[in-house]
Amino acid sequence: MSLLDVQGLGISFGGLKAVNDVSFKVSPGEIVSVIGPNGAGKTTLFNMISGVYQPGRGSVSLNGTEVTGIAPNRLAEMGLSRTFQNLQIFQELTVLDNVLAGYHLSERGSVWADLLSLPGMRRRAAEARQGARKLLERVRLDKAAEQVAGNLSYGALKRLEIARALALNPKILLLDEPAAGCNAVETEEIDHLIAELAASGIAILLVEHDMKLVMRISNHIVVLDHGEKIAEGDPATVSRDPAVIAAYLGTEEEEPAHADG
Ligand SMILES: Nc1ncnc2c1ncn2[C@@H]1O[C@H](COP(=O)(O)OP(=O)(O)OP(=O)(O)O)[C@@H](O)[C@H]1O
Repeated sequence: MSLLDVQGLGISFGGLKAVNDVSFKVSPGEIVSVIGPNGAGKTTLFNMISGVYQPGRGSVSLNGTEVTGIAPNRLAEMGLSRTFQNLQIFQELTVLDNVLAGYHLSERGSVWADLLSLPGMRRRAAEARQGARKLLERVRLDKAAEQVAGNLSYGALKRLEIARALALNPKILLLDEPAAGCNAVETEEIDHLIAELAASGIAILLVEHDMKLVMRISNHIVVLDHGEKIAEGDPATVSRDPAVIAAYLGTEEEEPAHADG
């Protein structure tokens, strides 16, 4: 059984079918990328899968349970976490506290309330701090734990955003342009991190404009154009697909790189 099963998903804004009848599946440990020219519907699709938008049509199932339109914090508790294109980092908090904020997204109160209340709560807060430090090790930010997040490089902030999304121990992670704005070295760090997360069994659903990154790390690629799925398959198949090449040639964007080139 697939971990994520998207069936016939669609939504319209006014008369515009932003996403129309899109279906695909993601298995544990698999890296699936959604690509397509600007305005193809990638972010809208992500927003429907992660509960930010209520789909107009179709269904989303997580581990066999239908979760269509369920609120993002509830989905996070059920094992689906996401990052956003625009960083959702608290710049003035420390790196560690930003990850702790991820633990408390789905709970009432805050870590500060926990620290000041009952012993059981205090123990829970201590466990959360320990967990947060482990996550920072995983994204190679453990040495920066006590730094103010605003002082981090852009690539480090992107990894911090991923650490935050990992706080609730997701089974599937949706990454919206994790390498956007990153230089070549930072992109490579993100590349390694995504591969490591997938190797640990987490399913990855990725929207990314960096075609070299997509072609390098994806097991499966879903291509959207004008809201429709026009192709899907492994990187080599997709990069040779005439419909995909035509969709990219019609735009200013980088063409899909050939997976074997
Ligand atoms: N909230 C909204 N209201 C109206 N139209 C919207 C809304 N969100 C997206 N759209 C439209 O839906 C279409 C798909 O947009 P979307 O942002 O999902 O594309 P995208 O593939 O993520 O593009 P990009 O690569 O530029 O991020 C576009 O025509 C966009 O203008």
